[in-house]
Amino acid sequence: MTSGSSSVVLRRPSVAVVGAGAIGTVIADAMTGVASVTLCRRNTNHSMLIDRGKGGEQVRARVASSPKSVSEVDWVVLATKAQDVPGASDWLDALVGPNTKVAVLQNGINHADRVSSWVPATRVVPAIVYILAERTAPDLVAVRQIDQLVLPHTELASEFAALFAEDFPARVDQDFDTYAWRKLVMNAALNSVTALTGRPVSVAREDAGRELIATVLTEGVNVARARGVMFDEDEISLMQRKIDGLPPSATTSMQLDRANGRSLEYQYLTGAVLEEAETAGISAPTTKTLHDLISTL
Ligand SMILES: NC(=O)C1=CN([C@@H]2O[C@H](COP(=O)(O)OP(=O)(O)OC[C@H]3O[C@@H](n4cnc5c(N)ncnc54)[C@H](OP(=O)(O)O)[C@@H]3O)[C@@H](O)[C@H]2O)C=CC1
Ligand SMILES: CC(C)(CO)C(=O)C(=O)O
Repeated sequence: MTSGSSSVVLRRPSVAVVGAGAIGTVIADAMTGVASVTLCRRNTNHSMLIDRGKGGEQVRARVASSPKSVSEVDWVVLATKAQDVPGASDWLDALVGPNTKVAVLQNGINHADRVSSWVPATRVVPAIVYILAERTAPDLVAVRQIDQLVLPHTELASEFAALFAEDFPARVDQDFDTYAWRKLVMNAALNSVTALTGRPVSVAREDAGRELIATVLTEGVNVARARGVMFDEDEISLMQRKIDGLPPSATTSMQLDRANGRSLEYQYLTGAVLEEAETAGISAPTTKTLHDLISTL
């Protein structure tokens, strides 16, 4: 910011979104009204399209395809899959300076641990993403539902939320940990079953799929409670209603990764539940079976 005697010029915050996939593309586009946004992708094509139901439109952010072409920014938004963070280290090395803050938009819990080589936890904002989006072609992302981006109730998270246009549903919540665990348990169940069966969300509407998912949800909720998460008594019904609210044709991110031969995020979903179960000294046998099966894919 520079100030003169009669005018104040505000610099737009600089934001680099690392990972030009489904979530990264939606988020980069949603921040361009307020911030100066660069979408960082490893693919060298500079055209990235977003389809909000009316056909592909060019994403409004600048697109960069080499870490050599970027420098330190105010905010990094990390939107790769969790297991791809080490692979994105050249981007993070180039973008993170002594004052850079990092928002981690990924499924799972313990987001700050994933970027601890670059920033202390005090400069990290974890985000729980309730957005349904899908990369339908290498340069095209289709947006199906933008529900909300839930952030912890901190000053830094409020600063991050302010980078979005007013009508974008990014909000802080006192119960962030409950939201994070709810999404973790749902993803551990739904992403695993869709990835293993190769079926979209409709698999959760059928008796066998529904029962399997209910078992994994129950195990996950037990683990969460054993770890001190304050779920309400009817938490499992709430999770089931949320899954029922997804369009039957919707895919999950892990199902798409399996279909496209990419690495799977399972260590951060079923793996995270199992790690927490071990710490709590309880078992989650069906979660373990799904986890072991996925590890063989
Ligand atoms: N999709 C969804 O509806 C939802 C996803 N999530 C979560 O959001 C996170 C992001 O998922 P999603 O957007 O679906 O994933 P995508 O696979 O669509 O996007 C991830 C992007 O990261 C890029 N990437 C991977 N490694 C690197 C690297 N080394 N350098 C640069 N870019 C890299 C990939 O590049 P490339 O294109 O070259 O492969 C890809 O574009 C995950 O944690 C997921 O679980 C949460 C809620 C909903
Ligand atoms: C909620 C769901 C299942 C779809 O957005 C998701 O988080 C994912 O695909 O990873």
